Amino acid sequence: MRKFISFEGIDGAGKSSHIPWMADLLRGAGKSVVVSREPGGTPLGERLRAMLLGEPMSIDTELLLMTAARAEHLAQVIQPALDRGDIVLCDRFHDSSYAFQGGGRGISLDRLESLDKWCGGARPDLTFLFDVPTAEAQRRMDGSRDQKDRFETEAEGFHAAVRRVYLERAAAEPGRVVVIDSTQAIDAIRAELSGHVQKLVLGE
Ligand SMILES: Nc1ncnc2c1ncn2[C@@H]1O[C@H](COP(=O)(O)OP(=O)(O)O)[C@@H](O)[C@H]1O
Ligand SMILES: Cc1cn([C@H]2C[C@H](O)[C@@H](COP(=O)(O)OP(=O)(O)O)O2)c(=O)[nH]c1=O
Repeated sequence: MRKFISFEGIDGAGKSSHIPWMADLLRGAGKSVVVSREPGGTPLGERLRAMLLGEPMSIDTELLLMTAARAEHLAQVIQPALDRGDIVLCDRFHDSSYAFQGGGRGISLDRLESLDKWCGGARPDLTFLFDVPTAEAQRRMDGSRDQKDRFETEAEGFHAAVRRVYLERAAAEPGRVVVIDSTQAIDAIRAELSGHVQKLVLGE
């Protein structure tokens, strides 16, 4: 049974509303579920999140703070929850660093991998990648955000590079990453997610 599940995608892909929905689905099946997010998920991590989304900083500082928030999140929330036997639904995890700091910012794979190892190389058992073209994500953000953060205001080329890395990672790890066509209507996406949950989370 897959217990550590992450949700990924470019900004505006439409992943967020599916997370509380999936938590309800799993709780309805009698499971204990912890819902969390990155950057964030702990009091310190939420303070780091506010800095990361709001304050200008060098790209190395950005990666180091994302990693620091992840180390704290793993130690305080994710590992204890998995040790208790809970299911963890995490809004973004390590793939976000490869996609945003690697693809978007251009940080080398070597550097990303060494920091990843520093965090113990923790890996979700299952990742849902919500994929949409950047123009559609932009339209969705324009329609839903009063204020855009430091990542959401990046140029189209940044988001295109982030999307490219996500899709490369999904192609390299098909057993872990399930790509969801997020241009579909929300109900159709949920029907698809529900099938994956029955098979991969409740059925294994
Ligand atoms: N499948 C969909 N079709 C149309 N609009 C969607 C879809 N999924 C989400 N949206 C809308 O797009 C906007 C951004 O969605 P959100 O879940 O906040 O994206 P993300 O968390 O991936 O950045 C919201 O207004 C949301 O209602
Ligand atoms: C976890 C993580 C997030 N991010 C970025 C991606 C998002 O733009 C931002 C916050 O993610 P998110 O919670 O999806 O933003 P929102 O609530 O506005 O939908 O942090 C990274 O750049 N690297 C990372 O490792």
